[in-house]
Amino acid sequence: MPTHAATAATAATAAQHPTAPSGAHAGTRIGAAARATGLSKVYGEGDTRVVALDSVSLEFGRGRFTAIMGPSGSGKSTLMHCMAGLDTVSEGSARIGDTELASLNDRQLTRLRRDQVGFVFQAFNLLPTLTALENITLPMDIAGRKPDRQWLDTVVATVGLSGRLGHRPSQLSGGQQQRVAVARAIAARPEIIFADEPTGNLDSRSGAEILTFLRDSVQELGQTVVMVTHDPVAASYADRVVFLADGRLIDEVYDPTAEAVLDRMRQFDTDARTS
Ligand SMILES: Nc1ncnc2c1ncn2[C@@H]1O[C@H](COP(=O)(O)OP(=O)(O)OP(=O)(O)O)[C@@H](O)[C@H]1O
Repeated sequence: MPTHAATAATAATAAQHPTAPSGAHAGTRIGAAARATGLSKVYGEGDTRVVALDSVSLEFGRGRFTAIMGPSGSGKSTLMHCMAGLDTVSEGSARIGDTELASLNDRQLTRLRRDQVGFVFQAFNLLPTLTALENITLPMDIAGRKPDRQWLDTVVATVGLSGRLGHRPSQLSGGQQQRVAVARAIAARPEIIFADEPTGNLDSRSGAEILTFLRDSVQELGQTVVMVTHDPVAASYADRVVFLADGRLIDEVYDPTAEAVLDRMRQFDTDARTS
């Protein structure tokens, strides 16, 4: 099985070179923002047993933009949920910074998700009765933290929302609503942002804007972003693309172009059909 032979080698390489190679970005920080080691996730048992993740080891470099790709059911969302502390792991380890998620109780996990993790989902998940600004600062308000005004101004300017802060979600386009969601994720300065198909509900122009903002947040603000996507064009905004198949890490591409990602996906299809 050539695919799985490649898996072990690739996983080892990925673990050893979390931030390699690529040019230096202005905001690049050293080390891993999150790390999976021998991470397995099994759902159900007996006839309904599904191995969603099968001993995945990889690092998400700090100040980097990583895309996770793979066919439907390959384990992308499961990996993201385990790494974000939204789901438990069956075996192995998931860390945010130096924190082993399995070592935390429910309260500690809730606090870690609130303080260290930002989320951007396909559905924008904004509160309709709040203004854009109130939505952006809501997580900090809940945490009892005072937003850093200067940082907030920087984030709002980066995502191009300066003229829209008093608007409610219903008064904003889909692209603008997703910008609010991105600003909300960045504003709290989390250790890592997980974005699950953030452009799935957007037209291609609004999608390109969101991807540009995510990339700017990495390059200019030093943010760490991990994004699940099916779209090779979306993946090309990342510094690195990792590919999952059958719950395993099978390959990765640094400094991807959409063509290179598409080629790789075609190759996996061919391998799967001929193996
Ligand atoms: N809560 C669950 N209970 C049982 N099986 C699950 C659960 N969540 C995911 N799975 C299974 O785990 C496997 C991986 O699912 P996952 O959602 O991570 O894949 P994915 O790559 O994100 O797929 P998609 O691209 O379609 O969203 C699939 O076989 C799925 O059916």
